[in-house]
Formats: sequence, C-alpha cells, structure tokens
Amino acid sequence: MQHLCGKFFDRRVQAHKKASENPLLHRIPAAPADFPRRYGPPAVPRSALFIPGPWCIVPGPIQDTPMKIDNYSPYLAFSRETWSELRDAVQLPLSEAELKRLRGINDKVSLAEVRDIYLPLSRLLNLYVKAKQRRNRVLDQFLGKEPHHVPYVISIAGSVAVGKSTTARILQALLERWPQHPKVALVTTDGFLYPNHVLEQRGLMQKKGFPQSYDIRRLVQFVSDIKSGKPRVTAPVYSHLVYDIVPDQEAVVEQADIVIIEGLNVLQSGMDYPHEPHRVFVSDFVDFSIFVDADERLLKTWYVERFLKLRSGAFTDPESYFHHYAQLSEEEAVTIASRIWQEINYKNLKQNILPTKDRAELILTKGRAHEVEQVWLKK
Ligand SMILES: Nc1ncnc2c1ncn2[C@@H]1O[C@H](COP(=O)(O)OP(=O)(O)O)[C@@H](O)[C@H]1O
Ligand SMILES: CC(C)(COP(=O)(O)O)[C@@H](O)C(=O)NCCC(=O)O
Repeated sequence: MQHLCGKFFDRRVQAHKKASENPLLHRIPAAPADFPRRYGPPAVPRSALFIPGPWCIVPGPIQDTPMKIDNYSPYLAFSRETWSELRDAVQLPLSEAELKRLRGINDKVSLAEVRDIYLPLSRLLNLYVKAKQRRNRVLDQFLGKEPHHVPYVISIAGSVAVGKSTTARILQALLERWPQHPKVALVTTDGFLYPNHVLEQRGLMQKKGFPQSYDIRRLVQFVSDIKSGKPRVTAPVYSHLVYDIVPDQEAVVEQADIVIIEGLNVLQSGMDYPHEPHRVFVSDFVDFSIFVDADERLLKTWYVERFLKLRSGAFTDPESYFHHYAQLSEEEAVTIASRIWQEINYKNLKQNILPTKDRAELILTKGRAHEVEQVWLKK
C-alpha cells in the first residue's frame, strides 16, 4: 500500500530538493485529487507541504503545530471516499426505527453522512471495545477473579459549534446496536463548569469554556470513578437555556458498557491548568479520543446560525438567559453572536482547544454542511 503514495511522495521530495536552495518556504503543486489515500504516508493535506531543509515539515492534520517527520506520520489519512468504502464491512444495516431515531437527533444530519462516516467509525469502535473487553477477561483470568465490569470511555473534543454533541449522539445511537455493548451513556463536560455565581465572583463570565471556568478536579474524579468500575456515578448538569448549572439535577451513569464524554476540554492536560495543578488528566482514563475539526470560518458560521436558530426558538422562553435577545433583529443578532464568537469562543479555540488536536486518536475534518471530508486515524 505504501508504494503508491510513496512514489508520489518521492517525486515531491525531488521537487522540494530543488526548491530548498531558496531559504524561503516553498508551496508545492497540489496533490492529486485522490490524495490522501488509505495507508498513505505521510499524512499530507492537499497543497500544503513545505520543505525548508533536508527533511519535510508536514502540517498533517495539525494547523498550528507542524509535525516534523520524514516518511512517516502517526496518522493514517483517509479521504471521504476511501473511508466510506469501509462501511461495506459493517454487517448491520440501519433499521427503519433506527433511521427514525437518527433523524430525531438532528434533522440537519444527512443519512448519507451517517452511512458513509459514522457507520464505519462505529464498526471500528465496536472492534476496539471488544478487544478491550477481551483484555479485561485476560486480566481477570490472570488474577483468578470474577469478571469485573469497567466501561469503555470515548471522548469527543473540538470547538464550540463544531458538532460535538451531534456527533456524540449519532455515535451513541449507532454503538447501542451492538450486542456486546448495548448500554451507551453520554455525558457533557459543561456540567463541570463552575456555576455562574462562582464565575462572576472570579471575574470569569467572559471566559466560559476556558480551562479556569471548569472544576477540573471534579471532572477528573468523575472519569476516574467511571474507569474504576463504580456502579453508579453522577455528574452535575448544565443548561444552555438558563446558561448555568442546574441545582438539584444530576446526570447518572449506571453500569454502562460505553461512556461517551463530550466537551471542549477532554484532551487538555496539566499544561492548560497551571492555576489548578493536578497529576492525572481526563485523557488518562479515556480509551479512544476523537477531535472534530473544521475551518474557523465555518465554525463561526455554524455558531452564528445556531444562535439565530436559538433566537427564534429557545430564547423566546422567558426562562432563557438570552430571552432579551429574542427581540433582536436578525442583523443585531448576527452582530452580537459574531462578537461572542470572536471574544470568547474563537479565543478559546486558538488558545486552549486547537493545541490539543494532535493528541486525538481520530480526527474528523469537516467541510461545508458538516460533511466529513477527511479522517485521520492514529496508527
Ligand atoms: N452532522 C451535522 N449535520 C448537520 N448539522 C450539524 C451536524 N452536526 C452539528 N450540526 C449543527 O451545527 C450546530 C452545532 O452543533 P452542536 O452539536 O450543537 O455543536 P457543539 O456540541 O460542538 O457545540 C448545530 O446547529 C447543529 O444542528
Ligand atoms: C457552555 C460552553 C462553554 C460549552 O460549549 P459547547 O457544548 O457548546 O461546545 C459554550 O456553549 C459557551 O457557553 N461558551 C461561552 C460563550 C457563549 O455564550 O457561546
């Protein structure tokens, strides 16, 4: 498999050797349309390979922290087409009832997207979960103990409005179809935000979603409890309607086979929390991590679109924190949403979320209309 792309890569390296006489960086011709291909070394996005010296800096899927590699990348790169071919290995077609449930998650999600992208992904996860379950049985056998039950934990990270919660709900619906793991729980890390009164006291209301706005110790304890096999674990609940933690409400995770944890911060480490040093991180208890990625212009559009939808929906509820926004003209609403995006969510994306991307086991790169265009899977 290696040779196809390897040959192309060699030609590009020759081109770069010539170009490297110039000390400036050089843009090379675009790769063929079918690149990157499955198993293709290295993970090079089209039209983006620079060679300043005898080795290549290949941005791979990472925009901000180029990976320094020669012929290798930690990721296998798939175009949408090559990834979707893997759906043929999935034995379970979607039933009418399942299709109905998926449509109920979000009427904007196309079923072609579910079939081409999420079905193969759920198959891969099914294989990984089974492998982990086998490994746990081996451990029980070695220890001469009764079988113990520990959920498989999947984390989903990415920007605000990239579609983390939609992705999580699609995967939950698809993963529950397998007999080996019928119980899939879903938890969002916004429940671990400090309540508004604490954020106000600390002057953090404009930093919601930044590392310092979370009770990170409580979040790490929560994931650790899940991974310790505690039969019942609870999490606080955040309401996007009242824009605050809901007192007296909790999310319960009980005897789940898989727990999906979705949030901006699930790939962050101690580096992101110098104000709150802790030795273990969420990722220490995660079996498989996913980063959902998209161009920042698309992210802003999706954020503003969601805001406009909320304005004519949830914001009309007098309980809503943003109720006063329901009266805004469309133009005013776009201005306000763009400002919130720019001053809070975009800053958070650049400072705290994007730098965690290359820690993920799998990166889904979305294009327009939320269609996944590339899949990057760690070897
Ligand atoms: N696969 C998808 N297809 C179409 N629209 C989507 C998809 N995923 C998310 N969206 C839309 O994008 C917006 C953000 O999605 P959401 O899941 O709420 O993001 P996040 O949880 O990352 O903030 C919502 O308006 C949602 O309807
Ligand atoms: C609560 C959140 C941090 C969670 O992020 P999400 O679940 O939307 O990805 C975010 O939705 C948020 O409220 N950010 C602060 C700025 C804003 O009002 O959008």
